Amino acid sequence: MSVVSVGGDYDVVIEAGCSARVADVVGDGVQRALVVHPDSMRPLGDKVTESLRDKGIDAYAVSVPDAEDAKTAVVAADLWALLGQHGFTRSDVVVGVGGGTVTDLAGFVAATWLRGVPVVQVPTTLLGMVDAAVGGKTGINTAEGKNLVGSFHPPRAVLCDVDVLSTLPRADYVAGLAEIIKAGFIVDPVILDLVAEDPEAATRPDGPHTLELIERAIAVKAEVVSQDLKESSLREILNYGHTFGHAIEHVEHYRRRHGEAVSIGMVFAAELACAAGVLARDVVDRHREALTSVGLPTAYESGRWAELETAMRRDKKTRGSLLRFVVLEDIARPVRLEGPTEDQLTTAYAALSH
Ligand SMILES: NC(=O)c1ccc[n+]([C@@H]2O[C@H](COP(=O)([O-])OP(=O)(O)OC[C@H]3O[C@@H](n4cnc5c(N)ncnc54)[C@H](O)[C@@H]3O)[C@@H](O)[C@H]2O)c1
Ligand SMILES: O=C(O)C(=O)C[C@@H](O)[C@H](O)[C@H](O)COP(=O)(O)O
Ligand SMILES: [Zn+2]
Repeated sequence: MSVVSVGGDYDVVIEAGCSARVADVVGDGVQRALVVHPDSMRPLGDKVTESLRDKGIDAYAVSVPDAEDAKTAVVAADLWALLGQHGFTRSDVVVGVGGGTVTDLAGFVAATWLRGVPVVQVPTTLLGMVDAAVGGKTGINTAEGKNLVGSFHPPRAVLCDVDVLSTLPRADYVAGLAEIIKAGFIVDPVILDLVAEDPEAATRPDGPHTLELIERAIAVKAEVVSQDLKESSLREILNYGHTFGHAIEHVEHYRRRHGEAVSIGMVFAAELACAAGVLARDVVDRHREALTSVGLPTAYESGRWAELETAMRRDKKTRGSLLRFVVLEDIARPVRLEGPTEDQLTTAYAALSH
């Protein structure tokens, strides 16, 4: 077992089988629990619910639509209705059992019910474990864009039961590697070395470095969010690749995985930094090598610039009419690039073309 403390406020437990211990981490005085899961994780959702009932807690399991279809105001309202009908108070708890979409939704519902009740996160995807369930960013999408409504609401605990990764489809596992590789580029280059050592092994939950990769990515996230929970400055580095990545997700109506979009977004950010004279070409190449080595996409179709740029303007980092990007000066040296020229932007976009 390993445990990463997030600024001394809560723990992220990484251990095979730890999802059986939810009742031990929900806290004292809990009488009711709402266990939120997608249909794909119904067996685990039911198991967690039973384990809470065994400890005398009135636990209710609720299945939500899969993937981004979970992150809507309609689904959130359905969950608020359940909490109301079952008389949830501020000493009760919401439990998210699923990928990043479910932990984002469960966290948001917990953040907003009675202006905030505790949430325990049980991420079941690689991406959920290394990123989404940690750090307290919660949210849902609106018709206008990704994660436009949300709140900062740190969890009471995060349980990463690495056993459950064995059922995760390979493409979803690989999508999670994008956020791990992101952590490598922005803070911890050892991650990049571990992936480069045996990229095929990195794509398997039973790979020799899987636990170390998970632990290192969580440690990066924990360190950053414990210094800047509300993203007033440092936390923006976790958004590396996301300005363009979220725009891709939006224009494709969420049919592409988040991790895949972030992968392309990181190459865009690297090309942009290169076009702006901030980043050397060999580091841009290193992005393509690392990401393609594990099967992540790095190219994007041409002819969609106008709609992508419109979507990027809704990014939370935008200030007034100024687009702002996280870029690298070098590996592990993230900086802000404010107001890149149209020429730099379109040069970066052209470099992504098939
Ligand atoms: N809050 C944050 O800080 C943060 C960070 C990163 C990403 N995110 C969000 O996370 C979301 C992406 O998360 P994701 O990649 O986990 O996608 P996801 O939640 O859609 O899960 C991917 C797929 O895997 C299935 N699944 C989940 N666990 C499984 C398992 N163990 N076995 C079999 N199938 C399983 C799900 O049903 C789904 O179809 C995006 O909405 C993104 O915006 C949030
Ligand atoms: O935790 C953060 O901060 C991140 O930016 C992590 C990202 O991987 C994640 O996708 C996050 O949800 C993006 O947030 P947003 O504020 O750009 O919507
Ligand atoms: Zn992300």
